[in-house]
Amino acid sequence: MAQSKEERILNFVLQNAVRGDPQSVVDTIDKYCSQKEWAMNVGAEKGLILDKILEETKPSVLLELGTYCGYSAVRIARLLKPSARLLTIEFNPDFAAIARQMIEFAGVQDKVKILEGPSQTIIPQLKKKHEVDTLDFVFLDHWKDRYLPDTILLLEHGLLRKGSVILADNVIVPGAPEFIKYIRNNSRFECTNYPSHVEYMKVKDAMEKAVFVG
Ligand SMILES: Nc1ncc2ncn(CCCCCNC(=O)c3cc(-c4ccc(F)cc4)cc(O)c3O)c2n1
Ligand SMILES: [Mg+2]
Repeated sequence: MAQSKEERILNFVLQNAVRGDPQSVVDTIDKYCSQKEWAMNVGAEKGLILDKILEETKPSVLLELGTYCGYSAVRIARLLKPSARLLTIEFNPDFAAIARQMIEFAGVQDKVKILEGPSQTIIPQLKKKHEVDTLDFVFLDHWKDRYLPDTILLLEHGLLRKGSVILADNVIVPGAPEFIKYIRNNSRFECTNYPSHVEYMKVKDAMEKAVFVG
């Protein structure tokens, strides 16, 4: 069976990165995807914005929507304190399998749990099935037209608390206009825009941070 792009990315990491070293996994994926095959990882430029916001927030309970190959899960987990936990939702079982191997190779499997399924099904289960009280940090990187409905789901299920941080990738390309319109006009959120570029390209993109004020 012909290999998928995601399998080629994983194999390049297994052959070129250092097992147990999350930074080398992140750098190796960026090397492959900038030189050989583009892929929708958050990348190094937007990754530095993500890093800085994580270091400011120091979150203990995190949720990521859209795991893909696990690049941002590894990038996030490498900065978390030992007791912190990242739940990451991926609906594509092939991507979830790639991400699981990526996360284990990086050695961050104790901090990361992949939840397979669509976000709209899993978010309502977080409190009872996954023992979440509230979320300190949410990274939106899945279907762009799910950013708004899933943010509303998080609110409806009492998963945000005063100070919870939502960080959204791709608010310019591919774009999430309904999410941006809603979140910037909702007085319960304080928003900050972080201009950047689409991963591995010169095309302008941005991330948006929205802090829930309660
Ligand atoms: N509901 C639910 N629940 C759970 C889920 N798990 C996965 N999904 C579906 C996720 C589908 C992929 C989402 N990501 C992107 O589409 C994306 C695209 C670009 C991009 C593309 C072409 C260009 F020319 C330029 C930029 C760049 C990015 O950084 C992106 O993140 C789920 N959905
Ligand atoms: Mg993205």
